[in-house]
Amino acid sequence: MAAKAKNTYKKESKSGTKKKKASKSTSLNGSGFKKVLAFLKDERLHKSFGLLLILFGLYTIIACVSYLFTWKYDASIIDGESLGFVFNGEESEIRNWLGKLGALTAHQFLKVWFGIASLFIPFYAIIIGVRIVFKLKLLPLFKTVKIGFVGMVWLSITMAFIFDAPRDFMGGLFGEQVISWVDSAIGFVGTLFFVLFTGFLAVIVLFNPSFAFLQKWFDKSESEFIPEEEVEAKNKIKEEEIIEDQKPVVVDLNEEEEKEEEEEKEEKENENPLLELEVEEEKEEAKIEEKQEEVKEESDDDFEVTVPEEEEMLNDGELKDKVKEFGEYDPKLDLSSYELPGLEMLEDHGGGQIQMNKEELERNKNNIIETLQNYKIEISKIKATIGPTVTLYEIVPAPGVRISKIKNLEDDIALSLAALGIRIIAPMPGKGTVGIEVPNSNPDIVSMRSLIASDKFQNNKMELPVALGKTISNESFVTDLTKMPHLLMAGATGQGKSVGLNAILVSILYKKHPAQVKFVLVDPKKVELTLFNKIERHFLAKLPGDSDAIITDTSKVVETLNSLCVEMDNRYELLKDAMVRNIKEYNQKFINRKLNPENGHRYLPYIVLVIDEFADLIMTAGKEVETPIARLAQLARAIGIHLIVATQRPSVNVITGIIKANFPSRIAFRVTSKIDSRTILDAGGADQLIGRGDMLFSPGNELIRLQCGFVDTPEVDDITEFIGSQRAYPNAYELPEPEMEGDGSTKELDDALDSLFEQAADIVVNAQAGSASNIQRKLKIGYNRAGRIIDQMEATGLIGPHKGSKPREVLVPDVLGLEQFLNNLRDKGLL
Ligand SMILES: Nc1ncnc2c1ncn2[C@@H]1O[C@H](COP(=O)(O)OP(=O)(O)OP(=O)(O)O)[C@@H](O)[C@H]1O
Repeated sequence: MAAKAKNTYKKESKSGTKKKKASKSTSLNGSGFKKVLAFLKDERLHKSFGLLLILFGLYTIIACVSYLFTWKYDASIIDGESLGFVFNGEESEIRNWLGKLGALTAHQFLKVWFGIASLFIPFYAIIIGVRIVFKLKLLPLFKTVKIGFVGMVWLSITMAFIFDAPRDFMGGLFGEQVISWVDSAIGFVGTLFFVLFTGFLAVIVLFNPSFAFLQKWFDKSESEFIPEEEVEAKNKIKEEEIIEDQKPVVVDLNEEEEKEEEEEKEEKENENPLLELEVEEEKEEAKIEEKQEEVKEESDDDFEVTVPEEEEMLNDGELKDKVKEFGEYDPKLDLSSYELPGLEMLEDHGGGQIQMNKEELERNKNNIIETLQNYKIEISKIKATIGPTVTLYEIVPAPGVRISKIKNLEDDIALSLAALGIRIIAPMPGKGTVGIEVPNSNPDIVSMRSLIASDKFQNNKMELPVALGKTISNESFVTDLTKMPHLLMAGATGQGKSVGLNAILVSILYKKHPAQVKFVLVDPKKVELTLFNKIERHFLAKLPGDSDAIITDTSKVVETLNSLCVEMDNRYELLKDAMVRNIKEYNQKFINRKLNPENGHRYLPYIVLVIDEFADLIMTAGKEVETPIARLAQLARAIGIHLIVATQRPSVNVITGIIKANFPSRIAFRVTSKIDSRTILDAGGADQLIGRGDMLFSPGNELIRLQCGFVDTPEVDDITEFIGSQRAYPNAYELPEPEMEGDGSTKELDDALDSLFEQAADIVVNAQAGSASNIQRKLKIGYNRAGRIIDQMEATGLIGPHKGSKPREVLVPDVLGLEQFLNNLRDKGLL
């Protein structure tokens, strides 16, 4: 019977109309409890409580400050009094600015408790109050309590040590008692040491400071080892500036009761899973210990049982000692003082808070339900998730409704909502619902600042983290460029491509040291990426002998791409030589000093090639750019070259099959037609976007709608200015010379030798390395000419053939030999 009744109740509560009857049948106790729960959850109660805390904090602080001036008059009157004294209605000579209550409160805090250190309590009350009322996180709560509490105890003791009576309100009764107790035990000097020691202990426990600088003082001879903290690029973003993602605002548009149940469920789910894990680990450890003890107890004298001890692990300090012993290579050492840009260079464009317009939500919901009902489609549930630019309405159709029927109503729903860019996702992957995305009437701008400050961006272990934007549930979306591994971006003009490119570049600049990544920037429009010129000697790579680091000329693009192909081949040679599979392993090996720089090994920075206006390039250079791009895209992921290619026109003659096949990650901003959307994403949808940074990201197999982070030109200007003003490398990162036709085989000498041949030969023999870039630098000539001279040297037999990453072998050992060699050439009439 009971089960049956329960069943009926369940059904009725779902059907909504009969819910009142059902609630009557539930026990009084249950509803009473719910009321109390609802009261406790009421936001007004929270706000009132918060306000009370702020008031208490301010009142106490003012009372205490006043006490510092008026204690002479008040202390004797108030001493030993209780609350009754405050409300006895009699006149008194109290001078505290806040009257008797103020004097009593201050007396309690300052004299009886911890002295002026007690002020931490009202201060903390204000922080909590502000957090509750204004939702403002002034300081991290837990950390502040920890530091505040320890600080309060220590300050109370120290103040009591410094100030004797009658100013004993500086340390409070607590401090006074501790000091008199310690003093009686170990005397004055002992107490002084006690105070200093406890202060030192508190600093160590709370902040765990590094004493590496001491080590450096004492240990100058071992200058090779510099602890990691010191050479890390300094991140200026403080812990308290990092913001956790706002929880997605999900509104269940069904009845309220269901909402409450779900909230409770969510709360349970949200309980920290890590905590559970830790508890489980502790339990397991305890079990193992128990077992070991049991075995020991059970064993008698002649039967010895040995339980093998766990293998000893090195702790952090010991590991560092090991590194110290061998000396780790640090790629950042050249620019060890480099500082990452700070958050203040980025602006807050939007409010950062989603504005939920209840009327709009309700109106849209009703319109959706009505439109569907007009076509005889019943739905059993509807809920909304509010994102920065669009709101996702998820509906669960009644059983028997065909999904394709809803999909076909896209235009009708758009009409009924009178909104552009409705996108229907039927079904939502992995959710069993149908999604209808409706643009918000007041879209919010997602500032790059909020993305950079997000916990997801700051605390990740990605190689090249890129904060692209915010998802429909308002979560920051951060992804790793090395995992993409190449990115194709398309979108009609003015829809946010350039901003998107800047967002990607800025993300990397906010996380990486100049030693770790280099950019090759191709900008046929000549205006979009010019700001990055300022960071040429920090972050840009260019062809040897080129004056501009940002490539705007198509012919130069071909050379650069070919040069990158050479760099790729060189890097593969290095990887092969080091017997590793990718750049990460290679660099790790190099850092651990397992690779010899004399064999051509070096720390390899990631290279990010950015091409804006790809269509323009394909139109002018065609196959010449397509082939190296396809080659790089196919092969370059393992050696750390990643491509980002942006285009306005995603037509098939620009994004050819071969390019498309090698760019699994794609971003589509708004495009003008469904065909364009198909070309870029292999699916429709990009034509339904609303522009201004609204985009679809496809990392390969799914489509994620994002609102791209917005970073304005002045912000990029500030960031590049900040980086550019820091100490830099002498030159931009030099790419290898592009391969000349016929390179690698013995050359025929068809021209007369270059007029600079003798000087170049001198340089090569002196350096005992046949490198064109060296000749170029020393003789100040272009790479074409230097390349030609190298060819001539090979043809005349001065140097050996091309050997991948290693410099060519010089076949003449010294200056004397060179003199002879040149004489020979003169005899042959070549010089
Ligand atoms: N993420 C964004 N959030 C808000 N507004 C944006 C966003 N991205 C772009 N916009 C707006 O759109 C304008 C055009 O953007 P952008 O210059 O990036 O377009 P584009 O696609 O590069 O155009 P073109 O191809 O002509 O260079 C910007 O000036 C800005 O006002």
